[in-house]
Amino acid sequence: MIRLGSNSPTRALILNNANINFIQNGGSFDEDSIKTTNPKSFCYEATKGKFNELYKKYGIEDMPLLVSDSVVTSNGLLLRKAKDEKDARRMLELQSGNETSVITCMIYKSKHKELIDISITTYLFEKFDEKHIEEYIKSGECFGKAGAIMVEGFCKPYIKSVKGYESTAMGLCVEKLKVFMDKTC
Ligand SMILES: Nc1nc2c(ncn2[C@H]2C[C@H](O)[C@@H](COP(=O)(O)OP(=O)(O)OP(=O)(O)O)O2)c(=O)[nH]1
Repeated sequence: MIRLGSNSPTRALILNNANINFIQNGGSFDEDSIKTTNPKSFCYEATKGKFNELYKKYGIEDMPLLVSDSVVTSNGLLLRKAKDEKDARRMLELQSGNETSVITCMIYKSKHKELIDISITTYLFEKFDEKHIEEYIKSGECFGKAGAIMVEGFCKPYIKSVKGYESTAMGLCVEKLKVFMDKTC
């Protein structure tokens, strides 16, 4: 059993689909406190901030702690979660017909071992259909997701090429997590 230190329904879904037993306790780390706009550094600092908050609160005596953060970068810009419809539209239009990378950092710490991993999945998207963008925004599914994208949903029909795990793009590189958790040492 592990503690998923996250409010994310997607991260819970990823662990459930991987048959990893967990309880979920989200934190309230303020990502706006992070100064850097470098996507990888931001992602690492956000993960570290979430970890420190929840490690202080729960420790790892009774079970390992797992936290994670994901950001998107396209054209060198840092894309976090869309603030409103206008922001979501801006992010989606930037990524339409473009290359975009999802960066996911995770920290897993038990009494015996610790994993700090930064994984990246890069997509080349076809141009998004304008009408589909509006429907997607109206559905509200674009909110609460880094870069306002949903690789297993809205983006799926537009994927021209992909490099990396889909789980990384959804918010938790479960393939690497499982390999690490299965290691005894
Ligand atoms: N379903 C889905 N969710 C995605 C996708 N890409 C990113 N996400 C979600 C995973 C995370 O919940 C969210 C990224 O935001 P954060 O890393 O700040 O996590 P969040 O604030 O949701 O939860 P947490 O900080 O872990 O409590 O976006 C995707 O392609 N599909």
